[in-house]
Amino acid sequence: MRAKTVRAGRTLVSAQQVSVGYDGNPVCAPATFTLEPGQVLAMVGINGAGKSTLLRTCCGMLKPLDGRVELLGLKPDPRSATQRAAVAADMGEASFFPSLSVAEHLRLVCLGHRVPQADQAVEDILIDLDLTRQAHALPDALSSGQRRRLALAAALIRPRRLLVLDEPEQRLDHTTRLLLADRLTAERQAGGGVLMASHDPDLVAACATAVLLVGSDTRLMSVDEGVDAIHEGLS
Ligand SMILES: Nc1ncnc2c1ncn2[C@@H]1O[C@H](COP(=O)(O)OP(=O)(O)OP(=O)(O)O)[C@@H](O)[C@H]1O
Repeated sequence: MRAKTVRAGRTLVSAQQVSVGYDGNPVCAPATFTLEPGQVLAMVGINGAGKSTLLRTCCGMLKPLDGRVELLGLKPDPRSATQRAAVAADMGEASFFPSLSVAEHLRLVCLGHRVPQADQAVEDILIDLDLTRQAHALPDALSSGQRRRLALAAALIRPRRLLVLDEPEQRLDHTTRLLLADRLTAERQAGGGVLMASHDPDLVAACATAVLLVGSDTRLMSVDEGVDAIHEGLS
């Protein structure tokens, strides 16, 4: 699979002592990290550790309780045109138009993000994510794994500098997980950045460049340490 063109440049995400949570109550210890172009940062941690909350805060869907977070050098704001053009996010809760087919959803994304040669791009991503046979299917005729693949396809078909993925491995079969690992590796090799939460040690080992263990002692670690943390049940 081919990665979309991404411009080299400034820090994609910068978090300094960022505390995240709800109603003023932090859900984990503060996080400090940066994500540069060409890097894949995997957030790992047990259920309820705060990974999704941290991802949402990095995207501006939640305000930090304390500390500072910047996305592309700016305060995160999911409504900003700059952020929407640069950040492709799949937070695992995609919803679909009930009367648009798989291919029509992807064409709509291409239209919204001015993807050139959209028909070819749709054909390519359908092949990449093994959705060709479902191209004309409506969302309610898809399996849960096929819906996940459509959500991933919608993120991968559009131009971007940063991919934000919340447990992208969920509901994917083994072959598609391997393909996802290849795709994320290609993303960083092409100069893109990936910020993701994951429970999958194989995915983290295959494509991450660093790991953030999220929890009562949120801290950066190497990929090997992160994979061990998952196996040891810290994640
Ligand atoms: N909208 C919300 N309002 C209040 N508390 C919330 C909300 N969403 C999540 N939480 C709580 O915040 C904590 C962290 O949840 P979060 O979804 O960030 O964890 P996670 O690390 O992504 O977990 P998992 O691995 O299970 O997906 C949990 O205790 C959860 O119950």
